[in-house]
Amino acid sequence: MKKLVMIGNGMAGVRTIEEILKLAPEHFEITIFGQEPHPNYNRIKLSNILQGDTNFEEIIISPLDWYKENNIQLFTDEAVVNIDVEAKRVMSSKGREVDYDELIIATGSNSFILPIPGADKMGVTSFRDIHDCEVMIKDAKNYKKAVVIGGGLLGLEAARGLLNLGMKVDVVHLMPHLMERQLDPIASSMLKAELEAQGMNFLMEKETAEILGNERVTGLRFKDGSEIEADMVVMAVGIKANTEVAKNSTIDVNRGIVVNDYMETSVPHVYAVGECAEHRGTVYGLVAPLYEQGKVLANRICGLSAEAYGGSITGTQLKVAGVDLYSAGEITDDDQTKSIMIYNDFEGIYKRVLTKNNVIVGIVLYGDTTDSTRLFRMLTKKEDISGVSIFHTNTNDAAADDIAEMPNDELICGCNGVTKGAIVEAIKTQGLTTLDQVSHCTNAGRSCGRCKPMVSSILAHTLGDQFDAAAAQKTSICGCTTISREELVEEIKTKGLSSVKEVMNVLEWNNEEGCTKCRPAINYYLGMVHMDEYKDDRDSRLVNEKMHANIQKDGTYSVVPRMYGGVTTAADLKKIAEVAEKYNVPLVKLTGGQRIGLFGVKKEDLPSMWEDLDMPSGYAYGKTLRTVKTCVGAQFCRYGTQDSMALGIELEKKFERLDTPHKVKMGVSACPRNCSEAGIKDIGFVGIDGGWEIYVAGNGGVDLRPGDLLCTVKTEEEVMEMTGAYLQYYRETANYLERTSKWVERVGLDHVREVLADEVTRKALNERMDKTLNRYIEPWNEAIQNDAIQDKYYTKQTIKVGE
Ligand SMILES: Cc1cc2nc3c(=O)[nH]c(=O)nc-3n(C[C@H](O)[C@H](O)[C@H](O)COP(=O)(O)OP(=O)(O)OC[C@H]3O[C@@H](n4cnc5c(N)ncnc54)[C@H](O)[C@@H]3O)c2cc1C
Ligand SMILES: NC(=O)c1ccc[n+]([C@@H]2O[C@H](COP(=O)([O-])OP(=O)(O)OC[C@H]3O[C@@H](n4cnc5c(N)ncnc54)[C@H](O)[C@@H]3O)[C@@H](O)[C@H]2O)c1
Ligand code: SF4
Ligand code: FES
Repeated sequence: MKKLVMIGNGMAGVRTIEEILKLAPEHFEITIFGQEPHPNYNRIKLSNILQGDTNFEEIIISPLDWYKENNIQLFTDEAVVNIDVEAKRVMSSKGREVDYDELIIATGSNSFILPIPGADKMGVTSFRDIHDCEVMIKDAKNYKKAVVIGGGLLGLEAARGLLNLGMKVDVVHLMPHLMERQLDPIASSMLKAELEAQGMNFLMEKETAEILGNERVTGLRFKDGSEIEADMVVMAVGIKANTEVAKNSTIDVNRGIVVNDYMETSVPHVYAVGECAEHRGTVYGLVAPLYEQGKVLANRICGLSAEAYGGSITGTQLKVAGVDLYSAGEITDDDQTKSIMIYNDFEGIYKRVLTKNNVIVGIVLYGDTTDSTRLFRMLTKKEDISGVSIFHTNTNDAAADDIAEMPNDELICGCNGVTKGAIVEAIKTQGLTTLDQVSHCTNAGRSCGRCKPMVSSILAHTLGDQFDAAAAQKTSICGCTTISREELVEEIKTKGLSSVKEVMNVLEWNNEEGCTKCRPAINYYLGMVHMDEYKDDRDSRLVNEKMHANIQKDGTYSVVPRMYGGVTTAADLKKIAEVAEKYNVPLVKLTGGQRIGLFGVKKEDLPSMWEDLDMPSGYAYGKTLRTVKTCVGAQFCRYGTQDSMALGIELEKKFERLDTPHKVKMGVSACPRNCSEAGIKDIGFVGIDGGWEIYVAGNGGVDLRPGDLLCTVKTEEEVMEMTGAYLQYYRETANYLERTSKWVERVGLDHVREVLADEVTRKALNERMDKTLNRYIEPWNEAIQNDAIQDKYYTKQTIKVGE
C-alpha cells in the first residue's frame, strides 16, 4: 500500500480523502495531521454557531470513528512544520516523522490581521475556527460593545452573531459600500438598510489606525483622528493562504501554493488543494471550487484519467436571517457591459444581470433569489440570452413550473456541485424519499444548507403523488437507511428485533455493515426497548465506550475511577497514588466532576491498572451518568439546609452505568448558593427549607444553558422517583446523541412537566428504569476476569489508531 500523508484536516482536504476512498478504498495507508484539536468540522457553520442556531457537535463532518473505520491515522493538535521533499518525509511540531509516497497540502487560510498598533491586545479576535467562536461567545457574557472591522461576508455574519449574543455592534468598513466584491451600490445600500434595521451600526469609509487600550482593547482610533469605544474587536478583513509549511521547502509559492490543472505542485508527488492552493493565479475562498479541486486531485492521485481543473466561477450568499441576496461572476461594469435590471424599492427587490455580447457575465440579486440557479447555469454555460425572459415572477406556481422546466444540468447545490439531474437520478434509482437521504447520497445540502428548500421541491416534483411532505423532512438515522428514529424503535418493538445485525438485515440497510453513526444508535435503541434482556453489542459502540476508557490525542487512555458524590477516602487515595507510581502515569489530575483522573495510560496497562485500583469505572467516557457533583451541605456547611452529599451518593449509586442517549451530569447543592453548580447540569438539585428544587436541561459546555425548574419536592424519596421518571422518559424519547438540554427544547418543558405530573406514568417509567438498571455489570471487573476481552481489546497488537 502506498503511504498518503495529508497536512491539514479541514473541509477541502478531508473531502478529497472522501473522494479517494470512494475511488480506491484499499489504495493508500492514510495519515492526516491537523493543527486544530478536533476532527474535521463544517467551518461554514461557525456563523450559525455564533448566531446561536447550532452547536459544535452538530457541525462535525467526520467524527473520530470515521477516521478509525477508514483506517486513517489522525494526529490532531499537531501541525506539520517541515517537509523534506528529497527524503519524502514530513516532521510535526511534536517531532514525529512520517514518510510519504504522496503528500497533499490542505492547510487552508489564516485570517488577515491588520498590521496596526494594538492588534495583539486582549479582546481582539479573528473569526476562523471554533476556538474564535468560543472566545466571542464567552466574551459576550462579560462585555457589551463589539466592533467588527470589515463589512464583507465574514464581518457581517460575525456582526449578526454578536447581536444575537446581546452585544451592541459597530461595523467599520473601509469602502463606501458593504460587500463591494459581491454587490453593486444599489444592492449594497439595500443590504445596509436591512442590517441597520436589525440593529447594526455602520461606520463607512473608515480606516482603522490603532486599537486602543492597555492590556485589553477599549476602543479604536481611525486615520481621520476620530475614535470609538470597544471592548471586543473582530477582524474580518480577508484571508491569506496558509503556505508556511510549503515555503520552508522548495515547493513554488506565490500568493498560494502554485498548482497546475491537476493540483500538482512544482515538486513531484506533492499536491495542494483548498484555500492554500493558487490555481491559474486565483486563490479561492469558498468551498464549491475547493470541492471541485478535490475531485480532480482524487482521480489524479488514484491514477485514473482525470479531467483537468479549469478554474471556477463562484456564487455567494450571505448567511444572515432576513437577508436574501445572491451574487456571482463579474459585478462591475465596463463600457461593453449591458445590464438588465428590476428595481422594486417598495418590495425591497433588486435584480441585475450584467451581460457582454448577449451572454451573462455577472448576477446581483437582492430580496428575491429564486432566479439564482437558472441565471447561474446560463452564466456558466455561456447561453445566448437573446429573446430569453430573464427574470421570473416569484409565485408558487412559477416555482413549480420552474422545477418541471429546469434543465437537468442546472446547479442546485452550489457548494457541492450537484445538478438537478444528479438529484433526480438518485431519487429514482435509489428509491429516496427524504431530504436527508438525498443529502447523504448526492452531497447536496451538506455544506451551507441553503439549497435544501430547492432539493425538497425537486423531491416533491420527482415523487409526484408519492411525495409525503412531512415524511420528506424526517431525518433518517444515517445514510445507510431511510428510516427515522421513531420508525426504528417501532420496528424493533413490533418485529421483536434483537441484535444490531438483525436490525440491519430485516430493515434492509443499504450498507450491510452499517456505519459509525447508525451502529451505536441501533445498539442503544435495542437496549432501551429490550430493557432487561438485551446483550450489549460492544463492537457497535463508540470507540471510548468500546474500550471503557477515554482515548487521548496521543493514542494513550485515561482512567477515572468512580468517586460517588465526589467523596473519597484515605484508602482509595492511597490506592490511586500507588497505581499512578507503579504505572508511571504522566498526569494525575482532579477532573471537573470531582474525581481523580489518571492520564496517559498505555492500552495494554488498562486491565492490570483496573485490577490494582479495585474501584468501579467512573464512566468518564460514556453516554451514561458521568458524575454527581455535590457540595458539602448540611453535614458541614453552616448554610446547608439538606444533606447534599448523601443524596448525591444515593443518586450516583442508583443510576451509574445506565445507558442514556448522551452523557448526563448531575449536581446537588444544599442551599441556593449552589456551590455544586447544579444550575448547569442535566439534572440539578438545590436544597431549600423543607425540600428540594429540581432543575433540568442545564448545560455547562459549549452550549451554555441554565437549567429550568422542573418542580419542587419535599423528600429524598420524591427526588429519586422524579429523577428516575425524568431520566427514563428522556431515554425513551430522545434521539441518540441528543443532550437533555436539546431534548427539552425540542419536546418542550411544559410537555415533560405534564407527563411527569401523572403518578401512574411516573410509576410505569420507574418500573422500566428499574428493570433496565438490573442488566448492567461493572465493565472493568468484567475485563479483568475475561481473557477473551483482554485479548480482543487490550493487547498491543490490536492497536488500530485513527483517533
Ligand atoms: C465563519 C466562516 C463562514 C464561512 N461561510 C462560508 C459559506 O457560507 N460558503 C462557503 O462556500 N464558504 C464559507 N467559508 C469558507 C470555507 O469555510 C472555506 O473555504 C473552507 O473551510 C476551506 O477549506 P480548506 O480545507 O482549504 O481550509 P480549512 O477548512 O481552513 O482547513 C485547513 C486546516 O488545516 C489546518 N492546518 C493549517 N496548517 C497546518 C499544518 N501545518 N499542519 C497541520 N494542519 C494544519 C488548519 O488548522 C485547518 O484546520 C466560511 C468560512 C468561515 C471562517
Ligand atoms: N457566506 C459566505 O459565503 C461566507 C461567509 C463568511 C466567510 N466567507 C469566506 O471567508 C473568507 C473571509 O471573508 P471576509 O469577509 O473576511 O473576506 P473578504 O475579502 O471577502 O472581505 C473583507 C472585507 O473587508 C474590507 N476591508 C479590508 N480592509 C479593511 C479595513 N482596514 N477596514 C475595514 N474594512 C476593511 C474589504 O473592503 C472587504 O469588503 C472569504 O473567502 C469569504 O468568501 C464566506
Ligand atoms: S451550596 Fe450552600 S450548603 Fe452547599 S456548600 Fe455551598 S453554601 Fe454550603
Ligand atoms: S448550496 Fe451550500 S450546501 Fe448546497
